[in-house]
Amino acid sequence: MSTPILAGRNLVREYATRNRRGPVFRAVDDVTLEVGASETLAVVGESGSGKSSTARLLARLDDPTSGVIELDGEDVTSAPPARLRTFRRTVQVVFQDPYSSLNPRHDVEKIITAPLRYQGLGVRGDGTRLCKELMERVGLNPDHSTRYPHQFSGGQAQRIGIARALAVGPKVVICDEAVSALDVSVQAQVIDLLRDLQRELGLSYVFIAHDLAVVRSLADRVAVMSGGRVVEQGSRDQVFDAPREEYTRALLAAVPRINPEWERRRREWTAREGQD
Ligand SMILES: Nc1ncnc2c1ncn2[C@@H]1O[C@H](COP(=O)(O)OP(=O)(O)OP(=O)(O)O)[C@@H](O)[C@H]1O
Repeated sequence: MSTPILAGRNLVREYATRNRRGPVFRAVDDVTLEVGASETLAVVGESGSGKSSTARLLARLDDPTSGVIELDGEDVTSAPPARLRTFRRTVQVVFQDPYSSLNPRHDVEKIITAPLRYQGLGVRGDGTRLCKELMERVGLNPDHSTRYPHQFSGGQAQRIGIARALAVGPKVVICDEAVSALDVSVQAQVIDLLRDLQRELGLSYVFIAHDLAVVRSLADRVAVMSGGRVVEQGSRDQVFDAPREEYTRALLAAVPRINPEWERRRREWTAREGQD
C-alpha cells in the first residue's frame, strides 16, 4: 500500500471507571490500522472488543488518550476546528441505527444536505436537486425527499444515512455496524449498494462488524479485535482461510450470537419494509 489515506497509529482510549478513584479502563489498547485508497478494511470482534471506540477515534468524533490519526500522511490528531471541518469532508460515518442517527423532525432533504450546511458549502437553490440525485444514487425514490425518517423502512433509512455521508464527496466512509441490525436480505442489498458506490466513486471503507459473513463479501483486509487490541490483521483470504490466532479461529467457528436489542429492531424494521 502506498501512503494510506486514513491511519490510526498506536491508538489508546481510556475511560474513567465508575469508581473515579479506581483504575481507568482501556477500551482501545495500542491499535494501529491503515486503509488505502478504494480499499475496504474490516474491523471485526466480539461485543465490547473496542471496535466502536476505535471507529470513533478514526472518525475524529472522539480524542485518543494517546496515539495519532493521519489523513493522507498528515497528523490530524489535534487539528484545529477549520482543519477538522476539512477532515469531515473527506471522512464520513454511517452509524448502526439509522433512526437514532437521523433527526426525526427533519425531512430527508434537510437530513441529506446537513453536512453541506456544516461545511458552509451552501445548498440554497440546488439543494433539492442534489438531494434527489443522491436519493436516486442510493436506490431511493427521489419523490420522497419531503418525507420524514419514520416513513421509511430500516433498509431505506440506512440508505438515507449513506446518501448523507456521500453529500460532501468523501474519500473514506466509516461504517460502524451499518448493516448489523438489518434483516439478512436487506443487509445483502445495502452491501451491494456499498460495493457499487465503492466501484464508481473509488471510496475507501472502514467496515466495523461483528458478523464475519458480512465482512467476507466486502473486505480486502481484516483486522480482528479482542480486549481493545488488534490480535490479527491480514488479507481477507489469509484471515478467513488460514487464521493465525486461536481467537480468530474461535470467532470464525462461533455460532452467531443473538443480540436481543438488534433482534427487536430487526423485527420492528422488517415490519416496515415495503411500507411505501
Ligand atoms: N464512554 C464510555 N465510557 C466508559 N466505557 C466505555 C465507553 N464507551 C465504551 N466503553 C467500554 O469500552 C469497551 C469497548 O466498547 P466498544 O463499544 O468500543 O466495543 P465494541 O466492540 O464496538 O462493542 P459493541 O459491538 O457491543 O458496541 C466496552 O467494555 C464498553 O463498555
